[in-house]
Amino acid sequence: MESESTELERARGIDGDDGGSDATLETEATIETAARERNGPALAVEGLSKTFGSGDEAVTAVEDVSFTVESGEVIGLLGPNGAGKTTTIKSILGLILPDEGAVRIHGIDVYDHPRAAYDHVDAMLEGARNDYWRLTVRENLRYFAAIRGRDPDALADRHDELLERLDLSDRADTPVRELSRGMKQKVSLASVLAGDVSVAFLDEPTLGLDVESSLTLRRELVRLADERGLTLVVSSHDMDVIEAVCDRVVIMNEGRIVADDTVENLLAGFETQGYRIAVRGADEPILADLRERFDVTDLERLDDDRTRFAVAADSATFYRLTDAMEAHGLELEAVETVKPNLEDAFVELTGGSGHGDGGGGEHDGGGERDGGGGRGSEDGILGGEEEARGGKDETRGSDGGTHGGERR
Ligand SMILES: Nc1ncnc2c1ncn2[C@@H]1O[C@H](COP(=O)(O)OP(=O)(O)OP(=O)(O)O)[C@@H](O)[C@H]1O
Repeated sequence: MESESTELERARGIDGDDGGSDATLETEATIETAARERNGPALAVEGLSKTFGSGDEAVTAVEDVSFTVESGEVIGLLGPNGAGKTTTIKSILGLILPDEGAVRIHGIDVYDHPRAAYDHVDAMLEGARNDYWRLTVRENLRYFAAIRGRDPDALADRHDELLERLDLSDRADTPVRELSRGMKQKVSLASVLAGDVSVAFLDEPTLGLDVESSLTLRRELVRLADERGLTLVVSSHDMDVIEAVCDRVVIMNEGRIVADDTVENLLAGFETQGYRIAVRGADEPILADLRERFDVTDLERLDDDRTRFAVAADSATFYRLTDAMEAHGLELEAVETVKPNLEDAFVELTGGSGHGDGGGGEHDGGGERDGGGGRGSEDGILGGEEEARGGKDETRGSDGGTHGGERR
């Protein structure tokens, strides 16, 4: 089996084995210049479909998925487990060959011209090995710039700036293996951005970070997008991160896009909102009646007489609730409106099946990067040492169709 990272590097032409003759390079450069001049979106996905297996075993992972991302835009790609996010991202990155559809980066078809298309793209994928732990932080940045074909010396100032922004400057000369998990996560991000790419895919970028580091990273991602026109596709189970960082979210469910809108619009389109209510005089039978008739949660006895609860209700329902409370002789002590958040919108749009990338064990594994997982040792391109970039799931890598690599 060939590792996914090998495939990606090959798609990018990093191994120098994709026919990169001078003539080809010239053509690719021309393609890129022409495409950029057209000023199209940074990323365009059109009609992407992928079914794994066949017959009774067939699983349609992605069905007719289309979306675009403009330069400098930050979008969140969300969905419950199995929604098709990974398949979509891997198809965009050339790690999976879709059955149908087209992907263009800065107007360049990724399957027709992988070298030119992927020249300015990088990814921090879940569970992937993004850093060499034996190298220092700065050496990692230089290394990843070099394997993208950039001159690390020419990018030295840029690297300094990245380290500064991510609060890593004082660790620049520390081997990555000596850093905390949160810092390693920041180094991974810095490494992805070290080659001065214009489009980056970030899976759980704040995973393992303490609150302060997470806030720094959110702020810097937004700044990088604003100031440098960096285009980001972010996947995270943490809706606060998505809300803080993303201009827009694309929500997938069962292989299809169920929402593609700004966070603001998604929340505005939400009819149901919530209230937090405190009342006096509610006994158990009254509370049972309210619970039966309304969507009451978080019920809490404050003392013998006072009760607080939350209720999901649009305004009409809220008035019915107040009528019911009055009929029960309850005294309304306090009412507070609870605004719907992205989490609420997500649950409603995806049928409440819980969000994807669900943190937990799967991701914890991603933190144990040193010590050579399967992919790194197979890879070879990155020195066969301890880490290599790649996709998240070796088992999927064995899928014949996925890695056929028969790109045109
Ligand atoms: N190589 C494969 N072979 C068979 N089925 C697959 C393969 N890869 C993905 N699938 C299936 O395709 C569907 C979409 O999976 P995908 O990993 O893209 O979803 P996801 O949204 O990334 O989920 P998660 O959040 O769990 O990673 C799932 O039903 C999954 O089991």
